[in-house]
Amino acid sequence: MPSDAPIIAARGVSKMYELYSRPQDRLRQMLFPGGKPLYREHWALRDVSFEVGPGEAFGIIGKNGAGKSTLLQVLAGVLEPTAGEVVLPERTTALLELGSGFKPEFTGRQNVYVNAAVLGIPRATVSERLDDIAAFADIGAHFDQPVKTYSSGMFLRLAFAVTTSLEPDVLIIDEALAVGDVFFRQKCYKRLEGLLSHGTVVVLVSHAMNDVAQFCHRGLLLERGRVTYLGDAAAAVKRYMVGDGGYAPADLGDAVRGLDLPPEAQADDPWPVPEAFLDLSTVAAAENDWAGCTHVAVCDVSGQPCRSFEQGETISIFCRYAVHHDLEVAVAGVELINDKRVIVFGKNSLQFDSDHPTLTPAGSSLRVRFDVKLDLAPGEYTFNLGFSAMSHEDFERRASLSHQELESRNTVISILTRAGDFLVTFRSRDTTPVQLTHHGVANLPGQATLRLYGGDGSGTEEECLRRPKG
Ligand SMILES: Nc1ncnc2c1ncn2[C@@H]1O[C@H](COP(=O)(O)OP(=O)(O)OP(=O)(O)O)[C@@H](O)[C@H]1O
Repeated sequence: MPSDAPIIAARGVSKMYELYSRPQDRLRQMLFPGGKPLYREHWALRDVSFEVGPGEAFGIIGKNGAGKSTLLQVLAGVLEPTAGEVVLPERTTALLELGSGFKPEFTGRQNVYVNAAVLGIPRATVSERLDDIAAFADIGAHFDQPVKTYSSGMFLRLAFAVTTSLEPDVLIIDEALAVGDVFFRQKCYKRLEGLLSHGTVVVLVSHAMNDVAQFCHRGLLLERGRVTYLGDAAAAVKRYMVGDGGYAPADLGDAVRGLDLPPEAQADDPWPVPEAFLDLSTVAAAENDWAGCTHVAVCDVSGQPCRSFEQGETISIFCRYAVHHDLEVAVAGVELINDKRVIVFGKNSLQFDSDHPTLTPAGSSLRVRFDVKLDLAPGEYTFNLGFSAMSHEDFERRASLSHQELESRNTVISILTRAGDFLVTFRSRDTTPVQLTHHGVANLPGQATLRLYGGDGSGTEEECLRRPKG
């Protein structure tokens, strides 16, 4: 099979549920199938098509009731679509309901063999991999106890270890990883990366948006059963967030009309030369109709176009938004992402404690400048830009609101995913105290204290106790 041939192909998949207002109507419909429909049609999926290639991590996201579980069940072969078809390889496994394939009376070890047999994996192959499975699950003596005694975390560990050790062609994961603790989740994602590199397709449904944006290559956004976005996973996540939030602009009437804003043509703040602005035509923008990003430029602190910075230098990102709707307080944010798709820094104008205009009328334009000291590991970075709005009242009491409250009162208006890129290089000019300022993704404030004492060098008794044994 050529490497770019799709492994999964969903073509025009639709799923209709028959909703009956009375249980007896369902029975009557079964008895007289040709009669007048006694049900209301409810389309959980409408004309969903996509393809996934080998080694691809594919995220499916959407709000509650969007159709994610229905789509996964169709992919896993548990549900028959009303229309359309799904083509999948035989060795497809699904972690839909954790450990649902497990026999409660059997031990973990016995269940490994049962699971493998269901997948058609020879007993000898399982025996070879048993140590690996037990080591990954890391549930100690519980491996030889009946699984009915397991906690949900142990179920997940064993189910994940079995499923991934058997190297399926397609692995479908539905929220399963949400159960695990952070160390186990890291371990799981590492193992999934390994499977991807061998060509396994991973389909992931999760409400953990950071996981989808970081782990998945592409994402599919479902809204009321229909595909509203199919493409870059981070862009799918951003699109999902737009329009979300509790801020609905009030009628600001005379308050905004009475504003006397200086014309943009007479702006006296530093603004880059026209050549500095990036081509945004290919940038994935998710925006509602309240405002739109029109300009983005990457510059050095003097406002000159620049894409390469030495570690520790400051980047200046300029952007401009055209406001189409009367808004109260506009909030702008930036995120820097490394080549591993990790957000290494993200901060909005509230967190920067910037001065915010209290009213943002339709027809105005908002210029934003972010200055960020690049205390980052050398490498390539991209950045996302976001714009949201909140009420003046919430803005005034922002310090007394919890992070969740603040987030839920802020409506996302515009997100540009990978709006631009830049490079962080090793320092060549100021190399004190040493050339590389730090290891790891970010430089954190801190200090190291070294003190030397006389003695035999064997350490105090207390220190010895703290040393790892063996
Ligand atoms: N067995 C069923 N009978 C009738 N309607 C159903 C059935 N299962 C799901 N639905 C409906 O189909 C739609 C899609 O449901 P689904 O569970 O696939 O959504 P979801 O995106 O997975 O939601 P969540 O994030 O809440 O799990 C919803 O409107 C739901 O009420």
